[in-house]
Amino acid sequence: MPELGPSPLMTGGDSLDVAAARAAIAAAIRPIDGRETLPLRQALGRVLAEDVISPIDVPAHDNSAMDGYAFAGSALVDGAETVLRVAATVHAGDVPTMTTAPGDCVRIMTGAVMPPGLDTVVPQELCRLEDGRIRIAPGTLRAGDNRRLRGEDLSRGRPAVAAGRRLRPADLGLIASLGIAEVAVVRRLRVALFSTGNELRTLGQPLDAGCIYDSNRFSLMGALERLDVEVIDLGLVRDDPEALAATLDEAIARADVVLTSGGVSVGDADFTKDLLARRGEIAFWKVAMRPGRPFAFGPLRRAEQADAAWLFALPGNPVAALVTFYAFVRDALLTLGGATPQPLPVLRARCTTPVRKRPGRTEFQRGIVSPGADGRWEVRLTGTQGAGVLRSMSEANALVVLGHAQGSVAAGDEVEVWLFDGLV
Ligand SMILES: Nc1nc2c(c(=O)[nH]1)N[C@H]1C(S)=C(S)[C@@H](COP(=O)(O)OP(=O)(O)OC[C@H]3O[C@@H](n4cnc5c(N)ncnc54)[C@H](O)[C@@H]3O)O[C@H]1N2
Ligand code: MOO
Ligand SMILES: [Mg+2]
Repeated sequence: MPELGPSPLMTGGDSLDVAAARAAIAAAIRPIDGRETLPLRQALGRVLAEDVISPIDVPAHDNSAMDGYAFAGSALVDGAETVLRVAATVHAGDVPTMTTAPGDCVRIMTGAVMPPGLDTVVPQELCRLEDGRIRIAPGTLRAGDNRRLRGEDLSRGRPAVAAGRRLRPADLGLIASLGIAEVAVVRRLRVALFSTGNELRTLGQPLDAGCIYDSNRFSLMGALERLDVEVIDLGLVRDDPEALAATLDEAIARADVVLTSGGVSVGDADFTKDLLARRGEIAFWKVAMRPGRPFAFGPLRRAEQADAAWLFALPGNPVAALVTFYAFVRDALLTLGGATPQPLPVLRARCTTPVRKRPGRTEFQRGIVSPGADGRWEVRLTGTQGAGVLRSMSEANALVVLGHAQGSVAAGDEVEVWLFDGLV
């Protein structure tokens, strides 16, 4: 069973700050074991389990970057026109073996291998062709121009893509350029997800009086799918200890991570935490943040297994659930899944909306970042910022993060912004 280290368990009125909560999670978790080999075509978004080492030089030959004429750069004369006779032609895919006499050049296409002894290419639009000769005006180019060198992209034996990389389109292309058809990736992290609450109804059900539709499962499922994890959707669970216990036990048995929303606060029907406490060393935190104050994290014992499933229990309020996901869960899932940490990009922007805030907690407001009239980043808040106002999150392209010690923000003040990237 993994140790949580010095217990961040909060029992009294104390709150943990956001940085301490993130640090406690990071200190507790380790990447999962297990890998699989996949055809390159199926590896987009997956985490590379070992470095890809280049078995070849890329490109394999010096070659032309332009359609034009190849020649020896030593033929260029300072301050004078260079005149060369076109002696042969090389297409991409040819293997030129010809030797070229001084004063000769070779018609060459982009990507064609440079003929022996030639190191410079003049693009056809920078010279004049007359009677089988080209004329290059003085000062047009220098020796070595428009030639791509063997191994300039990657040399043999060099790491091309490092383990821990979530493979992006350019990575797939780079690996393909090495002739590698399969890659070893970390197996997908399995995340079990359920929502709790008697008031919740699922899509397709009538909305009974006093009820709301379960939105958290959809936003969280989307957030999980962006991280390329395997989602085990355990649906809706009523605030009933037996139903919760059964779902929790199924989640623990099947998943590496259990992600819940609702029932972690202090209401009479907030049972989840007692059940959790009996199954692991769960820390119930009051995090000094808004939204997202109640949050639970820790290892859940698995019957007859040495390892544990990690629990992340998010608050029920829909914005709080997503904000705590991005503040704590996202980076943790990437780490558990073997990926090199990839926090949301942070930038500073001028806030055009005044914000009232008291020091002593971190606030995650939702905003829209865009370039201002002077070209510098600006951010404006997306209207009402209540923890249940999901529209504020849906319209946003960033979180405005007002730090623990920060007070109110006046219009025009600079603030920290976490930009939503392709994984949000
Ligand atoms: N006396 C106190 N009351 C509350 C505190 C507190 O510290 N003292 N904290 C408040 C904060 S902050 C939050 S956030 C909520 C968190 O409560 P729970 O995690 O126990 O969640 P619930 O009580 O089950 O639900 C809260 C709220 O969110 C709605 N909800 C829940 N699940 C979903 C879902 N899947 N889809 C859409 N909406 C959902 C639920 O109906 C409630 O309105 O506690 C505060 N109270
Ligand atoms: O987490 Mo609660 O949503 O701060 O209101
Ligand atoms: Mg509650």
